[in-house]
Amino acid sequence: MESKAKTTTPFIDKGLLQTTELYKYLLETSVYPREAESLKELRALTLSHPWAVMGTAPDAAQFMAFILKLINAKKTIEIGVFTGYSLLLTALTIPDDGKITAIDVDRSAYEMGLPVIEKAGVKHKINFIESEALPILGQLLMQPENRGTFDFAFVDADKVNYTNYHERVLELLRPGGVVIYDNTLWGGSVAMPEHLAPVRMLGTRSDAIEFNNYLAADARVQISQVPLGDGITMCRRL
Ligand SMILES: C[S@@+](CC[C@H](N)C(=O)[O-])C[C@H]1O[C@@H](n2cnc3c(N)ncnc32)[C@H](O)[C@@H]1O
Ligand SMILES: O=c1cc(-c2ccc(O)cc2)oc2c(O)c(O)ccc12
Repeated sequence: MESKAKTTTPFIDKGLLQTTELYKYLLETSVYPREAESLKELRALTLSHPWAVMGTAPDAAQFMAFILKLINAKKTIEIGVFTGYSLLLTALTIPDDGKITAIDVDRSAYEMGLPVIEKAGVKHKINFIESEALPILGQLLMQPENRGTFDFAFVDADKVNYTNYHERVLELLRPGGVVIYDNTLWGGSVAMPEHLAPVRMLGTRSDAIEFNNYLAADARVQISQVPLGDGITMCRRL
């Protein structure tokens, strides 16, 4: 049924972001002028990290802040912190008594951005946990007071585990709560024939394709895949 619809529905190409210039325009017109100074500072600092490319794209992050405000998010969880761009953005956006459980296996990258987070006066909202994410999610779920209580989650870690994260995060979210997944278009490779996709992208490409299909079939959530940054997918728990 699903695949029949895919092959028989006429395709009208209305894609907009077709050039680097257009992306630059979007960033320079609507994102950078509204980006907090502390976020600019963190982004600049991260450029000296060998994995700087992993930082969340500022346009996707700006959209995330929009959603955080829209749903009045107060209790959130982040899987994949790196130097803390999305973490700082969340901390700046939620109320002063809001709380973020932030998980990453790499404390050193978090510590690189920490002085900026401290200077911004939002560290008190953050509980950073240096760990693999799956066992921590398991521990959180063992405490009944956590189930169905989180307003928001951001998942931006090992793509191979996104399905595992989704199953656990859904149990942590309240009905109406939102989880956003980063990199769901993985540099556009999800829509490339396998033989044309760069070899280094193939592993995560298949993880992303599998995950996108999984979300599309998940009746527990409302979804929207948005072509900002590297592609983000928003899911609202029904
Ligand atoms: C793409 S980066 C996160 C970027 C971050 N959201 C930002 O705004 O800069 C991915 C992070 O996930 C972490 N990571 C990878 N596998 C993980 C796992 N199994 N559990 C927890 N963290 C993991 C990495 O250490 C890395 O810092
Ligand atoms: O180039 C990357 C790599 C990752 C990545 C690889 C392996 C992991 O266990 C976690 C993350 O993530 C990225 C990312 O989130 C991004 O926005 C751009 C590039 C990369």
